[in-house]
Amino acid sequence: MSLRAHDVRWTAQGRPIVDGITVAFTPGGLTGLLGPNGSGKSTFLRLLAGLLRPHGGTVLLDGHDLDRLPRRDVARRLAVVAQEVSTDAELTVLDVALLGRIPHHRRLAASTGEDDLVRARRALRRCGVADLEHRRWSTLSGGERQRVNIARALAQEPTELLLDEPTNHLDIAHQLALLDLLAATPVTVVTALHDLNLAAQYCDQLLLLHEGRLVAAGPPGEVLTEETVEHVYQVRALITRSAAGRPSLRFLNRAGPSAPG
Ligand SMILES: Nc1ncnc2c1ncn2[C@@H]1O[C@H](COP(=O)(O)OP(=O)(O)OP(=O)(O)O)[C@@H](O)[C@H]1O
Repeated sequence: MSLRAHDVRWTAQGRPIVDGITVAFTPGGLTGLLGPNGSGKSTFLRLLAGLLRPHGGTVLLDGHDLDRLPRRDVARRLAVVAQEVSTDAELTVLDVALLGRIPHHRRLAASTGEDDLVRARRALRRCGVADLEHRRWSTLSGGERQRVNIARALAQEPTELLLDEPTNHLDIAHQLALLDLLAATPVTVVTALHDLNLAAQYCDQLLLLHEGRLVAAGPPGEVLTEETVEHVYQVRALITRSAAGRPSLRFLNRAGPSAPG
């Protein structure tokens, strides 16, 4: 059953930011959350994570209203990789990965055990940053920070993993490595992405948002059509399909009245 949203709404200053989204996430699947800047992706992720409370509708985790579940249970189940993470600059990379283990401690102040170290180091290895474990956070590059944040979320060993544009700052090789990892993990993953081709190549399911509404949902071949891309992004695209039916997009030019002749 995993994670579901039922008619979820969130409003700011009278403006609907997330406007009645209903969706069920495939357990163990990789769902890409697409849409132009300001379409509501981050807000929807924050609602799914329980970081924002819906103004209408419900987020359900195994059929239970997320709002009514104990925070600690939610913290064990859901891991979040936000766009901007403020982390104490003096922490080492290993310290940051160990933060992911806190929800599993019996007492909040409990000290780190050998088992936590093993799990945190395994997560760092999976993200290709094991050799940085003694480095201070303040000395890392943007891409290294991003991978350490993802390692922190994996060290949490969640059942659902929510990520907001995790490929930001990553070079193409690291983008592919990350998406390989997200596609292979048995965790239910929901990730906001801007690269439509990478989303089409890797995701099992895509959700396309436009002005807070879900305008298309389903396998990449159904969601990414020349019509939906032009409607939502005002960009013309030529779409070809692989033998497996996965779309590949080549962008032509901006559509609409301001497009050059
Ligand atoms: N607390 C708030 N108060 C007012 N407006 C808000 C608030 N939070 C979000 N918004 C607005 O809601 C809209 C959706 O924002 P959100 O960050 O969810 O979009 P996004 O799809 O993640 O965008 P991007 O691709 O640029 O990251 C934006 O217009 C944003 O300015």
